[in-house]
Amino acid sequence: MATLFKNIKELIQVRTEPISFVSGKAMSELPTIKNAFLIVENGLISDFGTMDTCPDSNFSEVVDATGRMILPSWCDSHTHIVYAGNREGEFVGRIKGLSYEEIAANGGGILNSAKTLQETSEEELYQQSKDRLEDVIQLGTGAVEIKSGYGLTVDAELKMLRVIKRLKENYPVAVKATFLGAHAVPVEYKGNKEAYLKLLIDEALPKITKENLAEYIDIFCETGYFSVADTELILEAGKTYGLIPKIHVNQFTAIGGVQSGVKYNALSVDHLEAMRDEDIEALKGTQTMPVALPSCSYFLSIPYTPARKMIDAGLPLALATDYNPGSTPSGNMNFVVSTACIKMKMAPEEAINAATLNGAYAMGLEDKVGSITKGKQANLILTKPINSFGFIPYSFGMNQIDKVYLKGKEFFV
Ligand SMILES: N=CN[C@@H](CCC(=O)O)C(=O)O
Ligand SMILES: [Zn+2]
Repeated sequence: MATLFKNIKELIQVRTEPISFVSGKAMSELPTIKNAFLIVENGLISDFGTMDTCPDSNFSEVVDATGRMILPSWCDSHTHIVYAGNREGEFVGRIKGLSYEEIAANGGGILNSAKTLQETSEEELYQQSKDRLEDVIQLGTGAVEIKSGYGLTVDAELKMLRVIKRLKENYPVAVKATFLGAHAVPVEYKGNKEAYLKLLIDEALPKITKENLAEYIDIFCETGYFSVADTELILEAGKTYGLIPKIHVNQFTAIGGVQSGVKYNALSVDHLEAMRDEDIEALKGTQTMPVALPSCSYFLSIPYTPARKMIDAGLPLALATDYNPGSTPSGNMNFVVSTACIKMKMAPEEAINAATLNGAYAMGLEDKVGSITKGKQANLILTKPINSFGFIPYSFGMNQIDKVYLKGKEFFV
């Protein structure tokens, strides 16, 4: 049961030796093989090389990729794909002059999505979420992290996490689940944030771990949401249940959450639109992956994560969508890669590394996906005929994907 992809114009992100992530100058190196072949066996990459060394065996399927390129599927390490309804009304409100913060302060924002989700059945939530997952797979995503955080009650948070589990069971895409109960303080706990945090720690966490519903724990560390002390309380509690931290931090203000992430050995710190020099310093030499979410900056018209400054300081960087109903109603990693190049001045090589290898690391999947490496899952993007990989970000808003493969099989809806 082997599939041969032959005559590949360029095989992109080839890592013969396994590598966890790339940082600093190494982010601008994107190893490729021109005029290549790739063999997939039992859903895994088993061999690759130049066409003159292509084995002459019997293959169950042969795909002729003449003129087209193959790269590993996008690794989207930060999403909120499981949500109910939409917030189109708030979008129009912002067009007419309201700010994201003003909308949230008036009961909109995360609380608006939480109300809708609480009133939506688990089955209906699954149906809405699976459509989004299918959409993003067709846009080239082959691994995705999904957060809870629009439930804001123990039952509704569990409902979200069960939907994530069901998606993971029903789709060949790699899925990681994150508990983000501390996304906002629910209306019923207004002025009593401590009691809500206690509910998450004493009631939600034991249930989540008993049902094995999450691997990561997250919190929105931000002025007006949760403080650095709240963050450390939640991360500490998560740690006792074996949950690894991934934090929403420095989206609007820098209040020291990056340092807490480093202190608690967070796998990633995400958003980082407001970065001080000391935040960049804190991340140097750590195992914590900074994650930028350029579609969020685009949609909210807020600053972009200072990628150039961070990479030039030697840091790694991952790129993700942040797909959610409020700040980023889009799960298109192709747009993310383009926007990173256009607005954050990342070179195509850097953006592709950030959206594949480094994204895989940011969800603990670096030994399974994110590069063309023997033994990794054959989650692949086969492009349309293009002349160079830089054409993918260059042709922003367009779709250069011909087919997507998950575990070596073409994905159809
Ligand atoms: N910033 C916090 N949470 C989400 C957006 C939440 C919302 O507006 O629904 C984010 O990552 O952008
Ligand atoms: Zn987010």
